[in-house]
Amino acid sequence: MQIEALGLGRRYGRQWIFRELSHVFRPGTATAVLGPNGAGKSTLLSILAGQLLPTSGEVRYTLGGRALPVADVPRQLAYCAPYLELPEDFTLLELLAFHTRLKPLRPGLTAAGLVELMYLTKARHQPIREFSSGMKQRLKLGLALYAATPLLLLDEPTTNLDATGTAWYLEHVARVRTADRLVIVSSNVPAEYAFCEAQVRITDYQRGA
Ligand SMILES: Nc1ncnc2c1ncn2[C@@H]1O[C@H](COP(=O)(O)OP(=O)(O)OP(=O)(O)O)[C@@H](O)[C@H]1O
Repeated sequence: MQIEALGLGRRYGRQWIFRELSHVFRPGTATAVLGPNGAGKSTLLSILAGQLLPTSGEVRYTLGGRALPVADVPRQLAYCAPYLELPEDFTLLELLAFHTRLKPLRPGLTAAGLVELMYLTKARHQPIREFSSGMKQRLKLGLALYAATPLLLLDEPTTNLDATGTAWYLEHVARVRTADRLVIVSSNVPAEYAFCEAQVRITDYQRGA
């Protein structure tokens, strides 16, 4: 998947969050979207995900050499973000059965295999509401990382993770990269985006905004 951002701007009321943001997110690369709290990282990710309209500019998607309409982006997307909720009444295995019908896992990986990769085997019959915040984050990450999608968006991926959890994230984000999968990480924590080859600094698009 390739995404071209062309002169993107987003305004809330009279306030421009960023303006004239242009960048080509190339297939196979990992790009860090950087900026302090409130800079507009999540806003940019929502626009790239096709979930929020820009106030100005446009986003073009290409998959397998063909233009992809924005309406088809959700199917190609795995998204992990602090504001995306998990269905708390499901047990882990129920959630996986439901989720993987919509977002199949990478070929060869079963739900039971993913549970093991996430170190959540003991919790497989437990409702999600009983999970700790770190367990929930590992689950959200596991679902996104191991979905068979050419676009992976990770908003502040180490939220609620301890040092072991962060090491787990770094190991697995490296494992799931492929030649055409596009990875975009929004962050202001160097440890979670050090592997990214490219960077977009939102503050570069705020002068005069
Ligand atoms: N629905 C909304 N209505 C009005 N303002 C909004 C809305 N969503 C976001 N904003 C504002 O847009 C700005 C950017 O928010 P955003 O969440 O994109 O920043 P961020 O860089 O992801 O922040 P953080 O690092 O704190 O998560 C903030 O000033 C926020 O208050």
